[in-house]
Amino acid sequence: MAKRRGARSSAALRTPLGASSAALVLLVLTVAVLGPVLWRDAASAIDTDAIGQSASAGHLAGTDELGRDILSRVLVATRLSVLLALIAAAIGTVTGLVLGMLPTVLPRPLARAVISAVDIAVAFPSLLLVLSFAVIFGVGTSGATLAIGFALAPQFARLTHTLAASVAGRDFVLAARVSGLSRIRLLVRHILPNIGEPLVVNATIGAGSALLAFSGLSFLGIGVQTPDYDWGLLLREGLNGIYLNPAAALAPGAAVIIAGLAFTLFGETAAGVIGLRTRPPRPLPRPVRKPEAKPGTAEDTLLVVENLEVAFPRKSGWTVPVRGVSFTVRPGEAIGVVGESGSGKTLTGLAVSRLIEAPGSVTADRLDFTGTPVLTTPERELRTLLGTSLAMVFQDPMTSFNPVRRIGRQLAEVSEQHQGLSRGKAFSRAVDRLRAVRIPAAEARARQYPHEFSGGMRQRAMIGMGLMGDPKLIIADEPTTALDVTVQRQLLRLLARTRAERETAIILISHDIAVVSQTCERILVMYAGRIVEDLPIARTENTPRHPYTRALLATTLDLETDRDEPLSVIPGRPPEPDRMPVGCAFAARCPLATDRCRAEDPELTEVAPGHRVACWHPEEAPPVSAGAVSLAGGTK
Ligand SMILES: Nc1ncnc2c1ncn2[C@@H]1O[C@H](COP(=O)(O)OP(=O)(O)OP(=O)(O)O)[C@@H](O)[C@H]1O
Repeated sequence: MAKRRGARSSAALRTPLGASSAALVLLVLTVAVLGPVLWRDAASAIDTDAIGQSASAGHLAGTDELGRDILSRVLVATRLSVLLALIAAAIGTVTGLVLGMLPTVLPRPLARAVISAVDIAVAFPSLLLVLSFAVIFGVGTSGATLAIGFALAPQFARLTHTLAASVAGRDFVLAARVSGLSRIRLLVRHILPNIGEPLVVNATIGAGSALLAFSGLSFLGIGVQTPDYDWGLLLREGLNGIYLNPAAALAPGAAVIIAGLAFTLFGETAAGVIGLRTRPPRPLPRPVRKPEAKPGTAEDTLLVVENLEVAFPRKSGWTVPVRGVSFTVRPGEAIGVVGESGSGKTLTGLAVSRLIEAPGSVTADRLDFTGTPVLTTPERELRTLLGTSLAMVFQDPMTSFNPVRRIGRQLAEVSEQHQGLSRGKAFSRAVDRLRAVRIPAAEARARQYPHEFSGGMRQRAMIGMGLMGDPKLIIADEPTTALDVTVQRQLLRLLARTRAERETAIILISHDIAVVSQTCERILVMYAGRIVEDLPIARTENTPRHPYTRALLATTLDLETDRDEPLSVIPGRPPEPDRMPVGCAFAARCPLATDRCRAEDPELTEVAPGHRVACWHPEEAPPVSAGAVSLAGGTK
């Protein structure tokens, strides 16, 4: 990644824009450093014989009312002008960073207040903001520096918040949250390092704006005060005699433009290199509904989910992609959740781990994990429970780990946090767990970054991360989708072995019913946000009853499938969550649908011990077509 970025940087610097902005920044910084050393004497030498002269060979930009060389003064003023701009940009950056990060760590109402305040400040014209702050902080260099710094802060805060919010939803942050990391640690270890680059780029652009704003304030007489001088002050002095000597105003004016352009273009070039949009999108609206939950009691079940709903606000109301899902998981049980894309599988897994973020809303009559009500337990308490007892493995092995931290350290973090292990001991445990998930040369691998791992190894390392605690449940969301078939099998075997050795329950989410049937004892079939069939597959007498389950099976390819026959597909598409039909959601695609199906939604009812189906015609389901995989494990 570093190599690719290096190549992109050198390519960017070879473009006319990149080369000229880098050359300009270098020039401005060199003059800022050397200017006062080389030209201070000439800039301060009063010559009463040369008062108010226009440009000549001896004085290229003429002289001022004391006969001092204006060009020398412009060159000397570079240091103060650039320095003040950089200080103001630093104040703006730090203040903006703090304001932008606050919503990530504050409780929701306070976070909303901060976001609203930042939004209002961003909407306020920045020049007016500078002038208002200048009035508050007073005339002079320090007042102007603070004024410009604070006026820059809202833009920076907005960018920081937007970037942090975009990273906060990534898999590795979700995994770190499940592992129980506190919000502050999440911020410092996982979010900030991943948004650092765009922030630095924006700070560079901010320096250019600060320079222009400073010159403006000094020009108006509320910035730098004599005997000090910056470009703005020189511009103001030069403007007084512009008809006699235009160069006196042009020289500082040109300096402001060149330096302002230098910083802004350099920032834009850097933004191009890392692919940053300098105009951030507006942040998402905040949640509008609170979840309700009833407390549950500990039983011989590990997870109890009753009437789970996940909803998101839309302009026209709420859309409910998960509707009344109920199931239980016993200790050590392996459950598969299958269904077409958009059926609500992932949201169900995220809701169980309390990872649905605002504005999403999760409600349930009961959602208990190891007897603890997930929705009502305070976050701090739940964090420890989930951090040690629940592990998540996500679909995309590329995004499962923080790209800027070594694998071993990411694993070790869990034990440092929850088991109070020292850095060294936690790292040894991480190496041990990597070994347990069959990572070769685990010690050396633990010191590597995620991009140095193959996809399959990353997924195994993710399971290893889950094993740092004592997981009672692993939720694996499409863990094999991005892997080739051989690696897929290895991973499924690893999950099965982990389960056998540690009695860990597994929820395996997949769109592939064949994958699930190899690993699980029970399958939950989801359609349009509901469970339509809960099918124990360990017992061969239980054949699928719901037409949707049977249709899913009929679309599964295996070695025995006749390749000359057209591939079986389920006609039509599932309904959108916000356009749910009356009656059974599958009716429009179901060969058995009757008027009753189109009018009434069937309940999930038990048709055999442990076998539940939500269908009005469960007995009439047609036989599975040729080529399907039997749920007992083999091929038909
Ligand atoms: N943050 C969100 N806001 C609004 N709707 C959402 C949000 N997240 C998911 N959805 C919707 O909820 C539905 C279910 O999503 P979910 O990701 O659970 O499906 P899935 O069954 O896991 O699908 P896939 O196999 O494609 O991952 C989808 O229609 C999706 O568009």
